Amino acid sequence: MDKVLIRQLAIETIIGIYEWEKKLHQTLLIDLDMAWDNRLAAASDSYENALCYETVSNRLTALITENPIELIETVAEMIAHCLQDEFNVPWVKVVVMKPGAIPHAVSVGVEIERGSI
Ligand SMILES: Nc1nc2c(c(=O)[nH]1)N=C([C@H](O)[C@@H](O)CO)CN2
Repeated sequence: MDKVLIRQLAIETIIGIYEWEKKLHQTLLIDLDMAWDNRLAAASDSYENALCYETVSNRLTALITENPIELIETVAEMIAHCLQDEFNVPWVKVVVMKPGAIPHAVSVGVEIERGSI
């Protein structure tokens, strides 16, 4: 399966369940595996046929910073819906990590897969 990948996309936003978390920005790190047939883009060497990782990154950053969110699960679902609905990605794996969220762990996170090939 061909994929387009994004690793460690950093999004600073208001995220968390506690009152103190609603008053500051925290960084989320996003990894994306997006199923995409890359053969057409390669054969034509045409951007038109590519899934643009820059456009995707910009859109997801805008989406996730629009409103405060409590759970990283919600972030993952929002991202999966957006990629399927707006970018026609047939299958996606989304990993959302929240570094420094708890003491004694470097990071915590969730992973979801949505769609089918
Ligand atoms: N499964 C989850 N557990 C927790 C979340 C979350 O988003 N998903 N969030 C918190 C707090 O916001 C935490 O990050 C603050 O340290 C706790 N558990």
